[in-house]
Amino acid sequence: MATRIRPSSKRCAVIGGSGFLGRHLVERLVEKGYSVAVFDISQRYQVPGVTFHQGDLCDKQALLKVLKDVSLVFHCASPSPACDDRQLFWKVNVEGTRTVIQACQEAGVQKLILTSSASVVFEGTDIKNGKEDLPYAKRPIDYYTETKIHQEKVVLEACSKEKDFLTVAIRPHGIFGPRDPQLVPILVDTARKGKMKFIIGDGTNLVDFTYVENVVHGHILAAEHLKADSPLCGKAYHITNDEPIRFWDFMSQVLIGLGYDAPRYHLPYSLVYGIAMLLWMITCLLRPLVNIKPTFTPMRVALAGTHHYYSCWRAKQDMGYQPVVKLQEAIARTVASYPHLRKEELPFLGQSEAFCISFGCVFSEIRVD
Ligand SMILES: NC(=O)C1=CN([C@@H]2O[C@H](COP(=O)(O)OP(=O)(O)OC[C@H]3O[C@@H](n4cnc5c(N)ncnc54)[C@H](O)[C@@H]3O)[C@@H](O)[C@H]2O)C=CC1
Ligand SMILES: CC(C)=CCC[C@@H](C)[C@H]1CC[C@H]2C3=C(CC[C@]12C)[C@@]1(C)CCC(=O)C[C@@H]1CC3
Repeated sequence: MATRIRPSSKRCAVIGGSGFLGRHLVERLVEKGYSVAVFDISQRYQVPGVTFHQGDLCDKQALLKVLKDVSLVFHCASPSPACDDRQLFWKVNVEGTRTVIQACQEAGVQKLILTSSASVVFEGTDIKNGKEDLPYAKRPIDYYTETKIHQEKVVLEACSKEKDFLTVAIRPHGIFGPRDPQLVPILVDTARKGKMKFIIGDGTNLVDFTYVENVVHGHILAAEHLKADSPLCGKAYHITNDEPIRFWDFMSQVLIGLGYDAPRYHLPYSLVYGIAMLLWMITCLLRPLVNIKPTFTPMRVALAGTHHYYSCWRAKQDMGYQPVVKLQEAIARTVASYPHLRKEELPFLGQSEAFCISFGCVFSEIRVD
C-alpha cells in the first residue's frame, strides 16, 4: 500500500484569500513563514511567495489541484451579505462548503478552519455576553445568516479524528479595518446621502466590532492549537475585540474621524424595523422586474438597534487568545486608512434643512441598481 507523504504543516491554502479578511490573513501567514496558496473566484492583488489559483469553490477538481500538497486550509469565502441572493448563498456557503470538505478529505488535508459568524445565533433580539452554547437562530433574519448556520454545522460535523481530518469554526463579529469593502464604505455612502442623521432606538445598545488583525490572530491560533487531543476539535469559537461599544458611538467615532457629522436624532426601533421589513418584502416582490437594494435592511436595523456582544472566554481558555490591537487604536488605524472617503467640504446647510432632507431620504429614497 502506498503511504501518503504528509505536506509540511506550514503549507496552507486560503479559500477566499482575495477578500478583505482573506488578504489580511494571507499577509500575516506569510510574515509567520507559512507557504500560502490562495484560491478565489477573483485575484485582486499579488504578494511575493503567494500562489494564486482562480476558481469557484463549488468546483471540486479545481480545488483538488490546489489542495493536493497542503495540510491546512482556511475557508473564508462567502458571497457578500449585501447581495441577498438566496440561491447563491446556498450554492456557495452550503453546497460549496460540502465540496470543500470532500476535496480536503480526498487531498489528505488535516485541518480545516472555517470563518463562520457570531450572527449564527442572532435572531434580532438582545444578546449580552453570548457564549458559544447559545442555540443557532431558529428564525435567522436573512438568507446569509441562514446559510452560515448550515455551513458551520456541516464543517463541525465533518471533524473526525479517525479520518485524520480536524475542523474548527471561528465566529467573528463586525469585522472592520483597512480595505474593508463593507462597514466603512456603506456607512460613508449612507452619510453622504444624508441618511446617517438618525439613531435607531435609544442609542445605548452595546455591540462587538472586531479589528481585522484580531480576527486573523484568532484564526492562526486556532490552526496552531487544533490537534487530535485538543478541545478545539469540532467546536466554534467567538473572536471579538473583547471591548463591547455602543453601536452608535462606534459609528459616530468613524464618521467624525472622516469629517462627517454624528447621528443625533432618535427614531423608535420598532418603527424603523417595521418599515425595513415592509421595504424588503416589496423588493422581493419586485425582484423579477428590478433589483432594488434598500440601505436599511431588516438585518442592518436589527444590528443597529439591539445589544449583541459575545464572550470570547472559550478562545482565551483553549487557545490563549487575547486581542492584539485595542479598539481605540483599531478605530484610529481604520479611519486613517480611508483618506479617499473623507468628507469634501460642501456649502453650509442649516440644521432644520438638513433634518428635513435626511428624514425624507431615509424613508423615500430607494436605490435601483
Ligand atoms: N465582514 C464581516 O463583518 C464578517 C465576515 N464574516 C465572514 O468572514 C468571511 C470573509 O468575509 P469578508 O472578508 O468580509 O468578505 P469578502 O467579500 O471581502 O471576501 C470573500 C471572498 O470570497 C470570495 N468568494 C466568494 N464566492 C466564492 C466562490 N464561489 N469561490 C471562491 N471564492 C469565492 C470572494 O471573491 C471574496 O474574495 C466570510 O465567510 C464572512 O461570512 C463573519 C463575520 C463578520
Ligand atoms: C445602520 C447602517 C446602515 C449602518 C452602516 C454600517 C453597517 C453597514 C454595518 C454595521 C454592522 C455591520 C455588520 C455586518 C455588515 C455591515 C454592518 C451591517 C455583518 C452582517 C457582516 C457579516 C456577518 O457575518 C455579521 C456582520 C455583523 C455586523
